[in-house]
Amino acid sequence: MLHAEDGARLECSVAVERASGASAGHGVQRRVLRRATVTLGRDEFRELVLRVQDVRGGAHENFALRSDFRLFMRFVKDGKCTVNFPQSNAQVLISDCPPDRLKTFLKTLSIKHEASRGTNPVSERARMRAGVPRSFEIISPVQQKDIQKANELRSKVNAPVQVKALTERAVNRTDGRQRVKRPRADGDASPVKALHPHKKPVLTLPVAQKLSKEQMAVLNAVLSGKNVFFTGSAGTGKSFLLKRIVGSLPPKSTYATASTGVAACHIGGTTLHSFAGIGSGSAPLEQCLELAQRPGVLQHWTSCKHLIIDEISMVEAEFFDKLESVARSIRRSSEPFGGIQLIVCGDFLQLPPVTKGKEKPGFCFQARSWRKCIQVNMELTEVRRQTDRTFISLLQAIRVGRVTEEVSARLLKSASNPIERDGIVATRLCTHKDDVELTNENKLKQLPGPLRVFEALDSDPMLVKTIDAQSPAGQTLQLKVGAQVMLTKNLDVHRGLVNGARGVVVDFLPGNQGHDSGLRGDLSGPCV
Ligand SMILES: Nc1ncnc2c1ncn2[C@@H]1O[C@H](COP(=O)(O)OP(=O)(O)OP(=O)(O)O)[C@@H](O)[C@H]1O
Repeated sequence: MLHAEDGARLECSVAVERASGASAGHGVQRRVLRRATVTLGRDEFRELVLRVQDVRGGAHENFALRSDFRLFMRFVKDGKCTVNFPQSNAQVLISDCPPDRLKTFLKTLSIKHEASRGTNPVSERARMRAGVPRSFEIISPVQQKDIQKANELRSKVNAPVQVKALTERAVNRTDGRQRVKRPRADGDASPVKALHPHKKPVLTLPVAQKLSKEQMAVLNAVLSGKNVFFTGSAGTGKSFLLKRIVGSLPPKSTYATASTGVAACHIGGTTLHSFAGIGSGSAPLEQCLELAQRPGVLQHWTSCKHLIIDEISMVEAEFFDKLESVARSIRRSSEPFGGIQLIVCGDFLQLPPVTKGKEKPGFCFQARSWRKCIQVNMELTEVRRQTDRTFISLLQAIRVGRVTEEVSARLLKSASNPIERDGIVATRLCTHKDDVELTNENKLKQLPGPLRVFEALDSDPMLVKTIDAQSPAGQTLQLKVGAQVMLTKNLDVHRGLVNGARGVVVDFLPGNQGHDSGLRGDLSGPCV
């Protein structure tokens, strides 16, 4: 069972629009509430009502949720939705709402609305006659019986229409005209029906996968506004929890980032570098501030209230300190990180920061500003990825560098296990570039079919040497159908085309037809 608070109340931005004339064409009055509560409840006649009120109090507005209201839910994952009330020529536009809360709220609304269909609405006349004092009661939590009732009513709507019988009746008319009576398109109007005109899906209890106790403790610390760092070994659900955290915070002021493109892609965010816009951060502070004030970047810094950073172990200490200074300067605040709430996650026993040259990278927890920025440190201890206890303890031993002979023997035994998905084989990690090249050459030679060679076209011949030295991709690229490939650049994080994304060549197409079609990838669906 859900708690009423979970499904019946939202905190978000609201705009209430009313058509000022009898028809919608006569101009619109708009009232904007930057922080509002939207509550689902029942009035004195037990009818469903949506109540909108400024969080600071003041007058509220009630909207009756009768059968003609419409829900527009296309942008729910961005924390937005519109409820349209044709009878009163009004609509309530909800925005900047934590997406997970909005989903639960709308599910509660759908179930309660469906379950109360069939009860006749009380007319305005009857309301006035009754003389009952106005009241508003927050909706009770969704229960199994609500869902059952809603689904029973839905199954009636889903039942096939007896068109044949009607047709026969029409044919038997005495006037001989073939008029077939059709079921009325608006006969059983329902907002949910409008979204699914053919068949309504079965409603279920709005319960997402449950967080463990320790995951819940982290979420609560985040929701209380604290700057949190949480860690845990591989598979303890750090990214899973981060996604839940992203869904629980207001989208306009929340930025989900990670140190690498692949990690950013997992939580539906961007890289920390692209959020910050200060390049590698190695330039002097003045220069970084200039970079951070460019249009498009400045807005990140000024609108951000909650900054999420995944895979923090790969963020370098000096870069973190630079970000912290930039945040304070740009936001003109002396608070740590300019008052931005930090939600930081990662495992310092996994990958370290990448640095150029020979200097030893500093871990983020060694940054000068780390201690003043992070208020709470938490650890997830329960591994959720595997249930095989032996394998888990083996991984834990490697994590802390205790690789005994027994551990090595067990690992070597698994070396020949086949690992493949959609033709993409497991990535082999090497310690040196030469080994990488040798392995790739050998694998390519083993493949049948002709070899295709692609030469890079460099517009500035003077810079070719530098580009070749800096770029992870060489001047020539040799491929065959069946070759395993990996992207070495973040092309489009949202589509999964990130540094490290894997694929396999399935075909070569001539000219510009080749764009986006010749590779199969494992991160962005069947074709990239
Ligand atoms: N509360 C939960 N309920 C159900 N499944 C969960 C839960 N928490 C985590 N998982 C699952 O456990 C697996 C590992 O989670 P996740 O990838 O978030 O771990 P991680 O700590 O980020 O790992 P890594 O450090 O390797 O990136 C995933 O398949 C995830 O869906």
